[in-house]
Amino acid sequence: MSADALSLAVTGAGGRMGREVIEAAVDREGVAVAVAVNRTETDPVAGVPVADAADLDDLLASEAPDALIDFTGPDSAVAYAETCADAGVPLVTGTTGFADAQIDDLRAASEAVPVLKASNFARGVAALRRAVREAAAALPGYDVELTETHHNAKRDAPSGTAKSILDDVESVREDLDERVHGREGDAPRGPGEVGVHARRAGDVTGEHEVLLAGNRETLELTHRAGDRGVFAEGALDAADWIAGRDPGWYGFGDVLDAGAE
Ligand SMILES: NC(=O)C1=CN([C@@H]2O[C@H](COP(=O)(O)OP(=O)(O)OC[C@H]3O[C@@H](n4cnc5c(N)ncnc54)[C@H](OP(=O)(O)O)[C@@H]3O)[C@@H](O)[C@H]2O)C=CC1
Ligand SMILES: O=C(O)C1=N[C@H](C(=O)O)C[C@H](O)C1
Repeated sequence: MSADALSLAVTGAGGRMGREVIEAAVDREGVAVAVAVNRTETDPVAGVPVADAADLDDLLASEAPDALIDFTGPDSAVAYAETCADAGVPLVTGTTGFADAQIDDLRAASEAVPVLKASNFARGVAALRRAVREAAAALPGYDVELTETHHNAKRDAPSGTAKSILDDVESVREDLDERVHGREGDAPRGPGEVGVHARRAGDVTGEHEVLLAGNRETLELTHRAGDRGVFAEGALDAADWIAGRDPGWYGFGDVLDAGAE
């Protein structure tokens, strides 16, 4: 590994995404995982030893990685953001399910270090979101419903990606201002509704479908993630992009825009 390799810290190293990120980093030329931590004791991942998350502050001080990648839970992500801010380490977080006050905490950390938060690191989802904005704006008055499907161990619902897509729809369709989570009983559709449906089943990696319907026609826009490697690769691209940046609040779109220049 060369002296100017991208040096990473990874939290949640024992989780589904933490493992995926470490495996992708080990496979990628010019990237080294200097720090990997998990809350509970964890065997090495892809040959990378996993330390106790309680030691993260000491490890960031001694290893000074270029960026930390976090896929954990909202409480830990906020705590790790504060640790990054204290240590001067840029943060990339893909964690979802934050409360508004926790987003404020992440934004506070971004005053000290660069923080990049993305609900989905798949490039196809970035394209889906652009397509949804365009379609929703081009089809005024059409009904919009969103369905997301994930594995049976996912905690937050609806998914972070679903919420981002709903923000996108509402940004171009001011008439749609009521998110209705499932329907039951006597529940006719109101004019301002966007129906939101969260399915949890088996080992589905992640699917998002937006249905637009009106004027005797329907349009369906769907993204399906084939495996978690697609998210891990995007997170590594984000870490590469954020290293050495000024403090601030960034999104995955900034990474993709830079690639398009
Ligand atoms: N932005 C994106 O592209 C993607 C985002 N995600 C998001 O990433 C997050 C993690 O997903 P996934 O890897 O599937 O989840 P897992 O449950 O497989 O892993 C979660 C990891 O976070 C750790 N963790 C959870 N809570 C805490 C806590 N309070 N303190 C310290 N560590 C904690 C767990 O540690 P322990 O092992 O000790 O429990 C575990 O290592 C979710 O929010 C998910 O929605 C997922 C995929 C893609
Ligand atoms: O928990 C997951 O698995 C995923 N979470 C993200 C989300 O909540 O949108 C992204 C992806 O869909 C997988």
